[in-house]
Amino acid sequence: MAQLKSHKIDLPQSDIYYYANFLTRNRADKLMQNLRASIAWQHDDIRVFGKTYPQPRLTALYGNNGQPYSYSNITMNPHEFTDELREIKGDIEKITAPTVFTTCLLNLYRNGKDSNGWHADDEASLGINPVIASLSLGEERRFHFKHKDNPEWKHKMILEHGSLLIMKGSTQHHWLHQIPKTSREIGERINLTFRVIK
Ligand SMILES: O=C(O)CCC(=O)C(=O)O
Ligand SMILES: [Fe+2]
Repeated sequence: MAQLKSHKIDLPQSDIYYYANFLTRNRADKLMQNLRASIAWQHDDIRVFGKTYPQPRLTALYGNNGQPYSYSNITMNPHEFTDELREIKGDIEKITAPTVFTTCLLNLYRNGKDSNGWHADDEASLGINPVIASLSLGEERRFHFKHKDNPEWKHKMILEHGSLLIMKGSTQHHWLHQIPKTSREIGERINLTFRVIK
């Protein structure tokens, strides 16, 4: 593999790293195509303040220990990892060692109207100080951080095709993140977040 450059995102009470060129262009293109066609994408409803809405993106859960994942009133049951997901997981674990992931939550943003609202990945099933590795494919999208207590602390970045973002340490304890909607005419983006679910 080519020499991997990482960039530490300089925010207090966090531990976040960005690898712009984690995948070669060619591999990222192929992975985008394959995952678009082969993943069992589902469209769930979410409940917000007692009302039901279609989630503003498609999702899928894959894993190797049968553990379901629950968030925002949704419980997802995992499909067994595909060979392709197992391979990419192995490549990410070369960076995150000794962390070995059990589960991958995939998101498909169909266009600029699809989004992922402010949240922290702080479910009890992820344990304290979870390591979350987030791979981006396809259309670039903006990614925002805001601190839970200090409204002056925020950060905006762009998640590029083939990039990897790693959030670990106390990041989920202190920070929220989102993928905002955009009015730009854009195509699809696939995001994979590898997690450890006990
Ligand atoms: O699409 C992204 O880059 C973020 C996804 C995310 O935050 C999540 O699935 O928890
Ligand atoms: Fe998240």
